[in-house]
Amino acid sequence: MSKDVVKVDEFEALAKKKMPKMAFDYYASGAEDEYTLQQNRDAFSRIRLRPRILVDVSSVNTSTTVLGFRIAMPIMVAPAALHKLAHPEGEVATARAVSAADTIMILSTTSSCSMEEVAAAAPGVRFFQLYVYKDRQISQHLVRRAEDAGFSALVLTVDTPRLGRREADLKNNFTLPPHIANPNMEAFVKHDKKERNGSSMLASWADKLFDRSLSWKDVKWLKSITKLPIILKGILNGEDAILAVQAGAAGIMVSNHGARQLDYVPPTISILEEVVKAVGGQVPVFVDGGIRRGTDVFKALALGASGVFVGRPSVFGLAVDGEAGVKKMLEMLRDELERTMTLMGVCSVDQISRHHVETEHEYNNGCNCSHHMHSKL
Ligand SMILES: Cc1cc2nc3c(=O)[nH]c(=O)nc-3n(C[C@H](O)[C@H](O)[C@H](O)COP(=O)(O)O)c2cc1C
Ligand SMILES: CC(C)CC(=O)C(=O)O
Repeated sequence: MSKDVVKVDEFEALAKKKMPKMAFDYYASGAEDEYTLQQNRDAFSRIRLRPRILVDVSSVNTSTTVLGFRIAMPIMVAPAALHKLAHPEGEVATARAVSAADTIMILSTTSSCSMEEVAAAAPGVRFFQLYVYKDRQISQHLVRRAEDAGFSALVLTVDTPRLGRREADLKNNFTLPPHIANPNMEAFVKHDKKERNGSSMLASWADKLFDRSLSWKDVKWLKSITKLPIILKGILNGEDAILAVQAGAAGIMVSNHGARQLDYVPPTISILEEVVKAVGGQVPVFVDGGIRRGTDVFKALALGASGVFVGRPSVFGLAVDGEAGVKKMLEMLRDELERTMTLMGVCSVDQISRHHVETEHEYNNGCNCSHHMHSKL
């Protein structure tokens, strides 16, 4: 149970005790050497905070607006496949918890509850994450269903022409338990164990279905078939961010897919500012990867993010205590953010600025940038 949990990170160890090894490893692991997985966390610890004092912080408000939707905090839930591996209620339980926390959930194409079930689970704003399939009619059909089910935006994942090499899944011979399915795709996906070619079941599934030819012109195609705003998830540099804006993206998610795709890409927090500068305020920039603390959220916002997403904490919270676990995880992050803001001397999310953080380069070398006054002794 999550009653005694005092920080988000603890959910992982508790989930490990509760979950079958194959499922836990699928959630927890990253690609290859897991260099980026470690860096996603470490990079946050290299950023320091610069609090301001004697600010009246008797009233601190964590609420914000994302794509026009008012939510209680700039902390949202990233898409993760197959929540039923964590808990029998799957994404329905997650959706209820996210609704209670008054924030936004992105539902994965590869969810284990159908999008209609999730839409009916609880009120609230939800986005739908899209993998584009070789058969475009399948994708078009998914988009229609997402629109009809009341999803408010599409999140196009652009870092997965095929799956990264997750060696834990290979060792475990990852296979979907027979009682878990992917109902968004029911008509199209056959879980055929014979077709695995030595990879995990999910890798061969992605090989078979995902469209590796996906390119910028397809963002235009997606825009032509829907009126929903489109966020591009998986952007890792300023050049691609500029192209994303030119292609008509309504938002950008700086993401390395929780270090599950290409190993040795930079930790997301270290490139957020490059992307924010390239975008120049034309569209909101979001970030995910390794966010486990209210201070991490604060740092991301100080470096220009309009909001953050958490992946593993949601599924680990769900594994430990179902809906209550996810709710507790989100509450802890919100409380930590509020406390951080209070101790930093800011009363609202829009007061969080670049002056409030310093990077390793800045505190080691001093800097002559306009946002810091310090000199190096
Ligand atoms: C178990 C698991 C499944 C995931 N499934 C998807 C998915 O279906 N679609 C997607 O775009 N990203 C997926 N992701 C990536 C997350 O959306 C997110 O980018 C990542 O988990 C953020 O890093 P964090 O786990 O350190 O918070 C998945 C991540 C995990 C851990
Ligand atoms: C089924 C997979 C494509 C889901 C995914 O994106 C992941 O495991 O990271």
